[in-house]
Amino acid sequence: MMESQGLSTTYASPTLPPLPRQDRVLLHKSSVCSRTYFVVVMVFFHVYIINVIALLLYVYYNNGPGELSTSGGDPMINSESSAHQPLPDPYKSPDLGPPVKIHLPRFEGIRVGHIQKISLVPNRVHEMRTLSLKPLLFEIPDFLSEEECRVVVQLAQLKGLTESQNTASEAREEELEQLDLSPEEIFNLLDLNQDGQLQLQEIVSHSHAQGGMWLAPEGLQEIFAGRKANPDHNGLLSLEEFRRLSTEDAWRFPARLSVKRLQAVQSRRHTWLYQGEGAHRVLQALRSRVTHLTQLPPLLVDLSEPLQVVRYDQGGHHHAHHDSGPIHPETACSHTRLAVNTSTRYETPCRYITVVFYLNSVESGGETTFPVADNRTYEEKALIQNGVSLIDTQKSCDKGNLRVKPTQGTAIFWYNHLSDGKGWVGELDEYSLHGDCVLAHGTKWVANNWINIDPDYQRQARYQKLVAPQQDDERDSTEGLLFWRISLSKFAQHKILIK
Ligand SMILES: O=C(O)CCC(=O)C(=O)O
Ligand SMILES: [Fe+2]
Repeated sequence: MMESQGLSTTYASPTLPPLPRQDRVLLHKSSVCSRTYFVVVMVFFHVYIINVIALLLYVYYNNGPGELSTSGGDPMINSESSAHQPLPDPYKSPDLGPPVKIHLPRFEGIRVGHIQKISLVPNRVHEMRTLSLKPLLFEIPDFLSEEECRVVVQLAQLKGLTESQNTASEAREEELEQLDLSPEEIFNLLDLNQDGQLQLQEIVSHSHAQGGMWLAPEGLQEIFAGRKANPDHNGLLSLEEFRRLSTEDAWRFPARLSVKRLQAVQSRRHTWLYQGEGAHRVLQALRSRVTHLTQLPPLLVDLSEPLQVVRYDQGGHHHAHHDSGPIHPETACSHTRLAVNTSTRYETPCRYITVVFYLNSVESGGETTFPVADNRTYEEKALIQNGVSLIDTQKSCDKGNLRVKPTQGTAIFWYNHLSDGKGWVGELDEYSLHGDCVLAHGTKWVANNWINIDPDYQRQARYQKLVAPQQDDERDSTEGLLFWRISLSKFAQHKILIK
């Protein structure tokens, strides 16, 4: 008590008698403390400042400068106010010249449940609700009228629907034939955690990386047991056991398993409807509405795949998949590959955006599922839960994070790719994994509009340059229209092969 009084009066009045020795010691201690305190505070302050700068840089480079900007009428910031603003359209000119870096508009989700007002057609405002942030997924009720839904279904029926099949497995088998690797090398590649054992999940996870074909975990168990490669049935395969597979020429393991793969689609039929000039007014109107919705340059939307109309019958489903593919130097986009004459080994559909239209309401089942939406992390291994894969919509639709019930006229749309941080298309968003739950009864009609953009800007530009003049110069001539239709139907054929 006395000490504290002494201290406080010392600071208050320098005319007081000198402090007793012990107080001076205390004062000395206290000043040492203050210095330490000061140093600690300064260190924390600097660390804090560095953290803030690092965070800002991270956000800037992750989202792209366009998304940080709040000025300049960036159409993605506030769709309510900007829906009718003229967009900078670098695609107007087919000759894109040197890459003038354009920023593709990209909505912000803000938070799940957030509603943005958007203007798609004159004298009408639509509400767009954020369903998830990973992937960036939105729902727009009443995107189509009842009449429009009916017309699209009828046009599809008139054209005729074909069975959606898996044709990828034979191609995959052929590819693996050409892989000249020893059993040890294959084992090493499959052994992700490098513990010298192949866990069931490692093989399952490997199998997930193969063009939309998924391996059923129980199928794997069967193979282990059936081939007696894993006599102790512990679900682990040692190199020795793996070699034993190789002696019976079974070490081309993944290819051999194709018979055990899940059938990616079932009871699903589809057709493609051209939406360009000369198409039915409803189809043209839909395309223009999608352009307004995505706020992308119109020509980019026009050059994308035609509308895919899909019919599911009772029991129909579609296992979880990505609509687009990962970016890889050895992979080319299906849509630009035709034009840029690349010699890459693999081909993938490059679909920046998916828009799904529900053409009828479904009573039971048939939901679109996003099994890992808004998960904290994405891990292939986490897709297997208690031996059942979240990919398998026949078995685990109820375990997914998010399901959208088909309601007539509603559209949902999401970004399959992240931004590259510079305003162009970046990596595949793994969280965009989605599928269809089993349709309990009745029929489900949906339509897909995919917006194709090559993540390689130069390739997209070259493709544009090659294709767009035909459209501009010859739009009115029969020949031009024919060319246009042929090039679009080539896409369609690709998709039929891929699907
Ligand atoms: O039918 C749906 O709900 C989604 C369709 C889909 O994912 C697809 O066809 O790729
Ligand atoms: Fe899909």
